Amino acid sequence: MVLSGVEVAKHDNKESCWVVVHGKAYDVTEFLPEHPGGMKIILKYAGKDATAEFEPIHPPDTLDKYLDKSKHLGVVDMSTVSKVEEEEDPEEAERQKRIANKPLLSQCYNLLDFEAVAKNTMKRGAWGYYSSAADDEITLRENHDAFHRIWFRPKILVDVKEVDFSTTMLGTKVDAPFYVTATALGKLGHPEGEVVLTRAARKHNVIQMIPTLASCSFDEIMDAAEGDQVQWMQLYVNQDRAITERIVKHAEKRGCKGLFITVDAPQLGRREKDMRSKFTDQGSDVQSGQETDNSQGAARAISSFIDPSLSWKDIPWFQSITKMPIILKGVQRVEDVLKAVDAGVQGVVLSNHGGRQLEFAPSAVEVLAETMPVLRHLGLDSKIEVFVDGGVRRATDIVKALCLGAKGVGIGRPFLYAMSAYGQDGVDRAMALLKDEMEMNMRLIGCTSVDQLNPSLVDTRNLSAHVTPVPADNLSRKVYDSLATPAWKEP
Ligand SMILES: Cc1cc2c(cc1C)[n+](S(=O)(=O)[O-])c1c(=O)[nH]c(=O)nc-1n2C[C@H](O)[C@H](O)[C@H](O)COP(=O)(O)O
Repeated sequence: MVLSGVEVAKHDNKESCWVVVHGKAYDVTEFLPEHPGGMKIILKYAGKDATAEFEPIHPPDTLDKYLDKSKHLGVVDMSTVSKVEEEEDPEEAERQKRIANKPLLSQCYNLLDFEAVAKNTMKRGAWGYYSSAADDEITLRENHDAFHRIWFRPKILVDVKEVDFSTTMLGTKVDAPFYVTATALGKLGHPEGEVVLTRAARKHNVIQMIPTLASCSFDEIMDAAEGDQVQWMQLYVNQDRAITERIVKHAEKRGCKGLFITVDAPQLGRREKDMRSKFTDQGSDVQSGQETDNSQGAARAISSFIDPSLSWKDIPWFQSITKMPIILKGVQRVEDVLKAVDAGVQGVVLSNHGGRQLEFAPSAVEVLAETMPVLRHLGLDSKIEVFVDGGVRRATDIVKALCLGAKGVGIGRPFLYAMSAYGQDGVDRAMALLKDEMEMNMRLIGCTSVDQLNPSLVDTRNLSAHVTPVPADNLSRKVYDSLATPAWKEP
């Protein structure tokens, strides 16, 4: 029996709340107080078609996975369903003009070009979510700036005719020492979402890390891989460990070759650009029925399941439920790298989550420079693979990280921006540009393979000098007379 929109429209309140998603009706009345994004955002679509709002934030199998079958009401005659009248976005017409006039893809010459185009063409909420970082975004900027405090010490007169920058990561041979790191909500940037990154990763034979909070379902992303394409799984640990166990075992069964447990987000950071967006124009908080702070944005809407009690004592449990290599993503000090070695995990990602978590967390490359000499001194550098991510925008950043001992480098926003601005072709070009830069930089530093990259090729003396310019001496500058009167008088 096909439901009519008139019938659905009668259930438009807290007492009886039905929504339509992908042409089917669902009774979400009992779910309302549990929705991570609060009640109000669902009530806005009560009795109506919620697909457009639902799609970018939730994997397609969300309702099948998390809503009891008894609440699945069946197919709806969509011709009779009322649409939510979205308020006219005054700047949408301007945005469409900017999209129509955006630069040709061939005019993008580096990763930051994609950022510039994405900033001009993405919807405000999507740009806000991707570009956002914590508090004043100082760590976000430090991630990129830190690389600029490292200088090369290149070798000359080396035969660099043949350069090969391929490498292995967790035993997988890859064509370049970078991977697509986990970034949530791919459909905010592109209607196809994370599978766009999957296809580009396959074309360039680099690894994709699948985010827990992807817009696409996990299986969609795995299914988009081809042949022996390798993918890793990024895990936010759920307070309900049974859900986590199910996700981990399924990932292993599907062939994931690495479990990256995110350890720097017991609570998601305060990302103010995201908070200003109107993703979750929401009502009461799912936990207590209180008014959720409206300024929580998408991050809050999707992350209340994350377990803040996660600790070192959980590592043996993970080792008991999977044979996948376990890597801790978001390690930020050498003492924890040593603990990770003791815990018997196979790797760490030195990372501050792209500056989206703790403000004034150090850049990954600075922690790397501190960590590797300690591991080498203790003879532990072959015991664990050390990756870094955050602020990587040039191949010189990648080469510096590898000189300091990183096994590989994760890249987040640049590939999101390339996807958002130019789709699959954008990500493809971004990866190709990085590979071109890699080849050139390897040649110019005097190396023909990544195993030749070593600390003697970089000068890090200034890396830990977080110099803040002395405040300008404004007053004396004002009165300073640069045309000094000569001591003697002209004859
Ligand atoms: C840009 C971005 C990063 C996210 C990200 C979403 C976006 C839009 N999300 S988040 O919503 O929860 O913060 C994740 C995530 O799902 N899980 C995770 O481990 N890291 C997440 N990260 C961090 C990411 O994995 C890298 O650490 C970070 O992107 C590296 O910095 P760059 O963006 O400068 O390359």
